[in-house]
Amino acid sequence: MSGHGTPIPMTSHPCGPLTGTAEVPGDKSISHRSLILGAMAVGETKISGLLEGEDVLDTAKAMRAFGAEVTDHGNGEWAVHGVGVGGFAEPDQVIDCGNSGTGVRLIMGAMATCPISATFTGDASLNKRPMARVTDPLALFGTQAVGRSGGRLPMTIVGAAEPVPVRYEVPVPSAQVKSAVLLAGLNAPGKTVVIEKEATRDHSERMLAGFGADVTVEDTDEGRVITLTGRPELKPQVIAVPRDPSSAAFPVCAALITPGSDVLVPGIGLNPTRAGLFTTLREMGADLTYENERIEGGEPVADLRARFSPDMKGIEVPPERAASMIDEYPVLSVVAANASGTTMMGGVKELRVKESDRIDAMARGLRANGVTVEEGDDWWSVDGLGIGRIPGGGTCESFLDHRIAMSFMVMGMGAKTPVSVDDGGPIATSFPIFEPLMASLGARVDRT
Ligand SMILES: O=C(O)C1=C[C@@H](OP(=O)(O)O)[C@@H](O)[C@H](O)C1
Ligand SMILES: C=C(OP(=O)(O)O)C(=O)O
Repeated sequence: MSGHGTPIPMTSHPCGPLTGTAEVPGDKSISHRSLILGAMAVGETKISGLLEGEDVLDTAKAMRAFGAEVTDHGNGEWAVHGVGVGGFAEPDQVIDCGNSGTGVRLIMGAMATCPISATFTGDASLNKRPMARVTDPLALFGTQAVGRSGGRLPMTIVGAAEPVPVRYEVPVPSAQVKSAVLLAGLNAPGKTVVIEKEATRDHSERMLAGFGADVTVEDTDEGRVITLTGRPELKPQVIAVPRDPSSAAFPVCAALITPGSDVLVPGIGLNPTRAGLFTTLREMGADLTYENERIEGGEPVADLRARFSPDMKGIEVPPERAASMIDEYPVLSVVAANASGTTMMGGVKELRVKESDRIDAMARGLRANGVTVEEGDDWWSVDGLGIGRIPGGGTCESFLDHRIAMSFMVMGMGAKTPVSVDDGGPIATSFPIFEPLMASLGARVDRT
């Protein structure tokens, strides 16, 4: 959906203290999975706190097209009446996943072992992203895929009529690839095994177990070995989606760099496979505390309290932490520019195949606002100028990427002069209340 509209230029002005409570929306990864697994269960799954951003709404629409009944009861309360594993109907329209890599890749996996075909497309950003990383392992089940050159969307997937279970070692650190294979494995008789060398977010494993699938996870010398027994009857669930740590990153980082700030971000999912940014910020010297730590719906949750942190220092971010903070590097680079010394971020090649090439997009915008950035194929570094010392005054391209747009809006809050983006429209894919929420804390973000 994003990328089809008129660009929405935005400007973020240097501002005074950010204070108050930031109730960020539900977790995007868990929201997609709630709808997809709900559609594959028998009976009605009830979801509260669903992220109502464009990416997830596109997945809801897709689940309807595959035959599930998806009802919006208002206020983040949704119900999904599922058709059972293997029960997807053939859609009679092209499935448009908008801007969402997670949506398209997980849905391709979920339908890949059903005897149906479906054609997928997306916006100008999604149609550039690599899909072979998903269609290669799906071919092992007997699934066929025909897309544009380079394995790009639009693409038609012909589901395997007689799927066989697979054993697959994921060659890139990607929860989307892992999850696509597991979802396909649901309708393959026998045991599907997925091996990942580096742990990536494990929401699929946790939620599959919650829905009653037989799934085991073992840490071995080979890596994490996930074994799923196919053809279960998934039981409908009652799911309370925790708030998204990747969205929390924006008010948290804005508070750290804005003098006098003290912001509470309640109820944030702190699954260790997602919390790498907060560990990194604390290592840099951020005044960031976890309050009221608890378990909700099987996921660790806490209230985050972020206070202005004038003495943060650049660090070398351990490459092995990359998967646990992969979506947070853009906003981390903004904090790094407000720290003293250099921040080195390595092992981050995956950033080049997100909604944009995120190293390139951030490097351009940081440089346009007076920050020095160096980059290589799978690393980049940012030279910190110290708090309040970013000149600002530049206009950054967001390249249809919500995280790039929001990161530059955060940068403007702590810069000497305003920072603009050419298009803040994509923010609605993951954080539709970003502008009113940041305004309620005291930020000044205008549509220009
Ligand atoms: O599985 C998921 O929900 C996601 C996995 C990550 O992508 P990759 O699996 O491509 O790393 C992440 O960047 C994306 O925002 C959400
Ligand atoms: C990479 C992201 O999403 P997706 O891959 O689902 O488009 C993101 O939200 O930062």
